[in-house]
Amino acid sequence: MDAGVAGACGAAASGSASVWADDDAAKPRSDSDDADDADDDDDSVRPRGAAGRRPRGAAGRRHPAALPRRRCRPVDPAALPVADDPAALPAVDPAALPVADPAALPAVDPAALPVADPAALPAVDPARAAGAAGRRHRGAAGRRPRGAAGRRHRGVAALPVADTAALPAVDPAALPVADTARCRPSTAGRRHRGAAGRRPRGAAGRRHPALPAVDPAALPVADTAALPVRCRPSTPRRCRSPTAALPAVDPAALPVADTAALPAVDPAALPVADTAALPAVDPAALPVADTAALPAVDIAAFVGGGDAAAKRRAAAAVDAACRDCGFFYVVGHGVAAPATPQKDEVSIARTDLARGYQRIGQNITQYARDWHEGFDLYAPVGPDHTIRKRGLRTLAGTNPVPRNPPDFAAIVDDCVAKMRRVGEAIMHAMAFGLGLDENFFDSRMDDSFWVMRLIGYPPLDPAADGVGISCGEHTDYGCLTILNTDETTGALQVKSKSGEWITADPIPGAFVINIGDMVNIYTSTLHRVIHTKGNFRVSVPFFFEPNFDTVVEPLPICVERSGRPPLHKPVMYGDHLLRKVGGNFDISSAE
Ligand SMILES: O=C(O)CCC(=O)C(=O)O
Ligand SMILES: [Fe+2]
Repeated sequence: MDAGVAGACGAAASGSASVWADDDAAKPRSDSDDADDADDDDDSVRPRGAAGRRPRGAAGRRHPAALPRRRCRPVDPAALPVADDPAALPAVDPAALPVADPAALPAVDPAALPVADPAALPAVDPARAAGAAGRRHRGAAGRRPRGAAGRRHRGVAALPVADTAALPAVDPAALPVADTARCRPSTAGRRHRGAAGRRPRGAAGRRHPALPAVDPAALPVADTAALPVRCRPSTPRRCRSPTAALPAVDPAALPVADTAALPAVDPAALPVADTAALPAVDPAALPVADTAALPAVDIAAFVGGGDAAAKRRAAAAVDAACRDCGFFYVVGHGVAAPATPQKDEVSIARTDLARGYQRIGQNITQYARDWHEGFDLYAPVGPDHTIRKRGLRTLAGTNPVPRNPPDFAAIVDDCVAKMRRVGEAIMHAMAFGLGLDENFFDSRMDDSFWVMRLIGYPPLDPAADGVGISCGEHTDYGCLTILNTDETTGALQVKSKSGEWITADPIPGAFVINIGDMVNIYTSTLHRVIHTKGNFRVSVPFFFEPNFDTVVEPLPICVERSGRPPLHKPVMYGDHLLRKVGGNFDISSAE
């Protein structure tokens, strides 16, 4: 046997999505849509030409003006005309070729050539020069020798170059030096590394071959310890905090929990309170108001085709009952004698994680075991159903059928058909009351993923073992619950808006109706069962639900009337149900 309940004594009030969307407004964006969008965005910011690390793009961006432009089209040697037979070409006598007579060239007086006056050159700040050169050379000589250096030198060769040998020797010590103490730590670090550290060869070698060699060690180096620390609190990553001031930590000396010494944890004992240990509840002492507080509504106009006036009256009554409490009786539902299946011996293997028999204590509400047993039936699932297509194991089985009574399946079918008709009639009244077409909800519930529970409550015996509650307080998480119970009174209790518990005792010929989380324009009302009378109470809630695939979201008309943005996000009913079912029973005790 297995555990599993859905739609019945279930999760706590959730206040999930409410009402129902128009078809066109209902389709939610899928994850994959989002993923596609993200990809698109990504592409738009990541230039494809950059090819990851972007050596070329970076160089191009940084020195666009310095880069030579290639004006000549590259020549494909293979495309040049080639003589068919080189041997057939006439032999050439090099001695016979005309040679230029150097004596005939005009003499050039070097003294007349313009020479730059070094004194007129602007003073150079070596700290900046070295920094700039360092950075540039890191690029040229370091990580990008071929691309950057190749391109840059091709261009430089065409530029006039001063004869550095003619420049006066520069005594670096005499040059003005930037006061590095004023540098910010981050930039100072970079600059000084470039100037004094790893790049002397690039700087001295390629650029200024005629300059005297500079002993990097002799260059003034800022005392970084004296640099002001200006890290902003919001960027602690940048801080070079004075870690030396922290006491050294010997990891081996850190206290380590001795896991072997930890007490073993029995998972089965974890989230579920031991109901036997709960304090005894004396229901007689609980403040419970009179059943008369719950309204009764006649829905005959929506069952037998009443006239417009009768429908208006019934719809207004349903609307008021839903607003005031969320719990009410319905009469005039057209179901003559609701069948209450008898309790019988059940020996049933579960076919999934939800359908079938559930022992006392296997259903969990509010982390406590409920004191009842149940038999759960769900809408059948055909081969094309979303549950099968999505491989949802929890609900993919078929309803088990007990041997007794022999006509069990037929009784269930009859009951389901009747309950669905009652559910549809109430939803028609509800739509009408909201000012919608009375069939507004039809397409969202014509394949209702209904649930029916057959529940047996042994009496709680506070005096004997202090067992707490028959079914913990909860809201139902679907659309409408149509409750058919035996004659036991005082068991089902409903929390009113003012916070008091009201008994919802059975009234002959009436069903108790309550609305679930999916009809959240109204109140999905908290209720519970505390059964202490001596009998074995039987109740059969029928949970009339939307189609599994129905996307439930605030009705535009309700959003409009509220004058606020919608409070709920769209949710597919089936997903909501699965979440609830998953948290609703004690798998550890399943058989
Ligand atoms: O047994 C009852 O009267 C109510 C049961 C119930 O609330 C439920 O199964 O959700
Ligand atoms: Fe319930």
